[in-house]
Amino acid sequence: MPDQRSRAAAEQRGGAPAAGPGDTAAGQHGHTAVGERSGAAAGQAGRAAAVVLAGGSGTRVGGESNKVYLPVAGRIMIGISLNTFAALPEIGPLVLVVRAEDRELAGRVIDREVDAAVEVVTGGSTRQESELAGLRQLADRIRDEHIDTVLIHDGARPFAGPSLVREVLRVARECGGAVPGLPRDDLAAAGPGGRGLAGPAPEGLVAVQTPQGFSAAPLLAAYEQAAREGFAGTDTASCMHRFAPAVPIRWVAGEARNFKITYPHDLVLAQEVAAPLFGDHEKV
Ligand SMILES: C[C@](O)(CO)[C@H](O)COP(=O)(O)O
Repeated sequence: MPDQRSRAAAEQRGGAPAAGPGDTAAGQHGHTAVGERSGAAAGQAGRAAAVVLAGGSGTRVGGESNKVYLPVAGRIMIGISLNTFAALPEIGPLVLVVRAEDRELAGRVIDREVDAAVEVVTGGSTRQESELAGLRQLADRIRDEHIDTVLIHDGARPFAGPSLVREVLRVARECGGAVPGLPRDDLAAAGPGGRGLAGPAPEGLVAVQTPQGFSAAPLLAAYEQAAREGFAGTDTASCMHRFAPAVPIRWVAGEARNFKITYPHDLVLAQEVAAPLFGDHEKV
């Protein structure tokens, strides 16, 4: 249940006040995060927003429910992802996009595990629609320029480091768009059953990651136009390429630990990465 603390935290973060009785558009959950926010650069504090996506079914990992609510070393995956942004004073509003049926569960996880106010909105049936829902939640604050940059992140990438997030934000502010990527130099194959072995991966092949960061106003405009034209991209950059080609996008060095948890073996690796970070397994 939203309380005065989460309302104050949202205002402090440059966000909408926490939903009170009768507020229905976006749920607000979470805690204050006062102590960690004093180091923000003057004039930039909280002017960036983060949208974390958890609107898919997330069942390829093998569970019955959405993978982002699975425990990872005693924490819940989506809680870890949200706390990455909650810990950074540069990030103001923090939006989580969920499926309608996950709203209650998401609220419980946030109340229990996330150190900041989170605005929870319901997504759509595609990544594109969920990104748009997150951006629309921020639209007023983008239009009045309280938010200058938005980072969009996969909820299933819980291990993005603070330096990566900061670098994406810095480059997005500098040139308009920033996308993390890791060069791939392992062998590549095409075709079912390993037929059509292609040998070394083509030069320049990059594994794309998130968070992807963009100038807020052109980003919102691109997503609104994409919605009018029925476009569905694979990531934020694909939509920007198509509908905001004048906005330059620069690569940022991705991180090996920032892998996406998609299949059962990713979950095993995630437990190994998270165990030393969170120590015991008491929380869940
Ligand atoms: C954007 C992305 O993380 C790039 O690797 C990836 O495509 C997201 O996939 P999802 O299936 O939309 O989560």
